[in-house]
Amino acid sequence: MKPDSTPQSRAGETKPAKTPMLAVDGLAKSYPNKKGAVRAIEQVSFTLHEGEFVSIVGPSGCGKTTLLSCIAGLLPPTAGEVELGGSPVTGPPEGLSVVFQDYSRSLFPWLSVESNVGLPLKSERRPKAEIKRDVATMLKQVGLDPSVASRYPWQLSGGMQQRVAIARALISHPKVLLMDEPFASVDAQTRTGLEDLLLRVWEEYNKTILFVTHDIDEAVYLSDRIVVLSSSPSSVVTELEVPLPRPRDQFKTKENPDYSKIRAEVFRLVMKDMQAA
Ligand SMILES: Nc1ncnc2c1ncn2[C@@H]1O[C@H](COP(=O)(O)OP(=O)(O)OP(=O)(O)O)[C@@H](O)[C@H]1O
Repeated sequence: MKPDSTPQSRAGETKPAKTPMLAVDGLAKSYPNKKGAVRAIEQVSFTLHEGEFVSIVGPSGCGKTTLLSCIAGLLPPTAGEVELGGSPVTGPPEGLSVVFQDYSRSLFPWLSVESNVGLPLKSERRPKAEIKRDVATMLKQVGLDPSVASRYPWQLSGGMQQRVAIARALISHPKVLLMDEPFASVDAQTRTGLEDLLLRVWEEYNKTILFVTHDIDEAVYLSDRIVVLSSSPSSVVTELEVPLPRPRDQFKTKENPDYSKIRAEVFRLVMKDMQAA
């Protein structure tokens, strides 16, 4: 992947070229069934640049999870290509971590929090003392008390389990984080705390994040850009920039009149497509 051509700002000065990090090109996926095939997604193309936070929204059942699974190399696409840092994705790639909505898919219930978070480093055969140290640092980063290390996932609240899942996703320092509705199963108050935690680690570690959500408010609050998908078989309806100032703040950002305008526009696009389907 070559850097995009260097854009000119309105004032005429030259901005640095953006480096493509994740490129999705003409992705399609059909599932075989008795009648032939269910077309889940078709012709989905978009690019994430280094350090961007991009959300995907779309009508229920439009193929968001299918898309993310293909991007993560967990599901072979029927057509199209995914490139991570310039290399084609043909299976689960290094440099990419996934956080699911369902913590039981991210965390092993029979392993302690410390073992769960340290697992990616163990598979790299790193020394035990180093793993212990890195796990402790990462737990602190996601706002968990060190005493949590010896506990098991099922002994923690949903919000704490998602913090553990985020710690585990970050510990191997992936270039890209894919998140499939990670906060959909927690209560509203926990959710806002997790959103702010995610924004903090995204900024601190300069990650590139692709975030799938049903929640338009959440997408607008978090993202630099929103990719709106059509109903299944989904394609990209449009991509909307979210030029709200950062750092974001649950009160100030949501009181900004531009927040309401962008939110209404995304809602209109999703509803329009649902009515047309
Ligand atoms: N394993 C499968 N076999 C057959 N069809 C499938 C399979 N997985 C998904 N589908 C179909 O593909 C389409 C997209 O499903 P997918 O779960 O990717 O959408 P989604 O947008 O993530 O859904 P939701 O809004 O419920 O989270 C749906 O029509 C679904 O029924």
